[in-house]
Amino acid sequence: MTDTVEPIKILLEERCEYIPKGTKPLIIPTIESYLSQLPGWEVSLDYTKISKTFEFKNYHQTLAFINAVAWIAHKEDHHPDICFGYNRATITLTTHAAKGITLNDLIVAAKIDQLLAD
Ligand SMILES: C[C@H](O)[C@H](O)[C@H]1CNC2=NC(N)=NC(=O)C2=N1
Repeated sequence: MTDTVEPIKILLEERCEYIPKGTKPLIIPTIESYLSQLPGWEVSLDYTKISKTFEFKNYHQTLAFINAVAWIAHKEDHHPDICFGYNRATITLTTHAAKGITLNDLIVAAKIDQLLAD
């Protein structure tokens, strides 16, 4: 049996959904295809998480960004790991219940990128 190829969705139009334990993560070609919509996001070697580092002018701007990310996480009920310092923040996304990457990770990544869009 072959995996069904899902049509690629417009991430900013989607909302995160509850993922039951045991759900299959996205397959590699699907992840790669979505990542082409998400400049700067990198996938881990084992294809289980995506991450991106954002740079800022100072601590104040870094913290403002993190607070905005926290708001997206709250609204979507999907919560990235955030590692930050004075002028940078690294965001990492994975879906625990799927032990890999799901659409939820990509939706949150797209919404985070949108915070900094002109
Ligand atoms: C029930 C609730 O949706 C789940 O526990 C969510 C909460 N936030 C989450 N955040 C992330 N990054 N991965 C998850 O698998 C996850 N699960």
